[in-house]
Amino acid sequence: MGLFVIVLLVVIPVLLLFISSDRWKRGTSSARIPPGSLGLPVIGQSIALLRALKANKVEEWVRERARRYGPVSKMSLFGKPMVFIHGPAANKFVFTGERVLSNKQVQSMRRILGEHNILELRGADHKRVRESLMTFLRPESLKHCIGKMEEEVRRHIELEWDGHKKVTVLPLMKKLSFNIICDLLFGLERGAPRDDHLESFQTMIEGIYSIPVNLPFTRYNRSLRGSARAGEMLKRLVHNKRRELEKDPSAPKRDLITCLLSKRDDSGEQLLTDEEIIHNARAVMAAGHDSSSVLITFMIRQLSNSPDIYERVLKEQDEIAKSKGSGQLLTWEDLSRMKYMLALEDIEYDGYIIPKGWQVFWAANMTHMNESIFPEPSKFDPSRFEAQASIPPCSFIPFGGGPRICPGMEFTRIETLVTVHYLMTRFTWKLLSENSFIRDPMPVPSQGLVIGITPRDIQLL
Ligand code: HEM
Repeated sequence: MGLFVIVLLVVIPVLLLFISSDRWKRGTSSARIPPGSLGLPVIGQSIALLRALKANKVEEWVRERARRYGPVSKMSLFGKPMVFIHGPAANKFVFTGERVLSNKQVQSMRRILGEHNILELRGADHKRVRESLMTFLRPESLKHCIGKMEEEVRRHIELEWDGHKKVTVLPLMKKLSFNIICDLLFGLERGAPRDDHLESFQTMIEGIYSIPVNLPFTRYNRSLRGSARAGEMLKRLVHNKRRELEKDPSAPKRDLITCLLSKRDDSGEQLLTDEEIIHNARAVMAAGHDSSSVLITFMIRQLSNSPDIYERVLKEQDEIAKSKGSGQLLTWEDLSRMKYMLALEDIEYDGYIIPKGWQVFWAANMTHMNESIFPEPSKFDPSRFEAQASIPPCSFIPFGGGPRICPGMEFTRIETLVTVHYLMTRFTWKLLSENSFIRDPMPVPSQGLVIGITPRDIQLL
């Protein structure tokens, strides 16, 4: 979620901090303030946007603004003036503009995840934390985690799917992604201590985009309390992992926390402080929990709605299942065979001035829905990604790009492929709930996607 939510929510506001490169020129007298209107003072277009979000029409709302004012326009949201941009050039501007633009998270997120979380960091601190996370999240390290991921998926199916005729997919996928993160990233053993924290983390995540009013019974207040409980648990975990590491410094670093604790600077000091480790563990949970569970839930929905594609994916998955002996685990090579799855200064952009201190309202998903780049963009058609070379640069950007590209991309890929492999080879399903979806603020299927399931006869594979 997070940026993750916002990306899926269609927009990413970025606060302009300073300009120091020649690429994005400082304002010149020939450049103009973009067209559009700032609306009423303070309110601007906020109410219209909130209404569109509630009615699940935010995409139409953003498209209408683009149609009326063109690729660059101004507006005002929540008391802040903004420049709205979209399209591949805008994506490139955002991805390569790290020196002239700075991500600025909402206050609620900063308080809930902690001020040292990666989303708040810039420059050398961002690089240090990001490189540390990547030591564990890079493909070569994750290759060794496929077995553990698979164990979690098999166990989840045994407990929550086997013997049931009907399941609600979204809450189950949230539980699964929580367990996968706890196991692989936190190294937290299964059982009561882990289960107790599902609720803390979920409440924490729910308030990340809440109004920051800290009064009893507000969503923000509940979220802060969830974050504090999660922080206490992580503190104890860091303590225990450090003791394990001291006992056997050469043992393989099997989880992200141990991996972060073992990283040293040139003078032999721990590279990330305990506080940084805890804040970033919370950030990783917030980033990886809802995003992956919503992705897998939507895949199940899309596959139900597209029988032809379902058949092709199933054939591929059955072939992989057939090639494995009973009880044999999936490998990196198996996953590779699953092809079918899937301003402190004024700056000038496209002839317009983005004045110092304004925010950039970036609609990444407008590019994904652009018919001239992706014909019939709403159609579920994984084959459109087969010829990667034909996709123009900066056009397919679900995981962002540039120095802040999602570090959890490979983790998500493995989690999704392993889960979908097991669900497809073990069950057939049909939709029982409405086929629509709402935004909360992440897009989620109405009623959590209720499906009827029938076990497949795996002997016949
Ligand atoms: C469907 C799944 C996911 C999607 C669509 C997604 C999307 C994104 C996007 C678009 C960004 C970049 C935001 C920006 O440009 O500022 C991002 C950043 C990030 N993601 Fe993901 N993500 C997903 C899963 C995950 C997972 C599973 C993890 C953790 C294991 C994760 C961890 C992060 C972190 C820590 C950042 C911040 C990176 C930084 O600021 O340098 N994400 N994600």
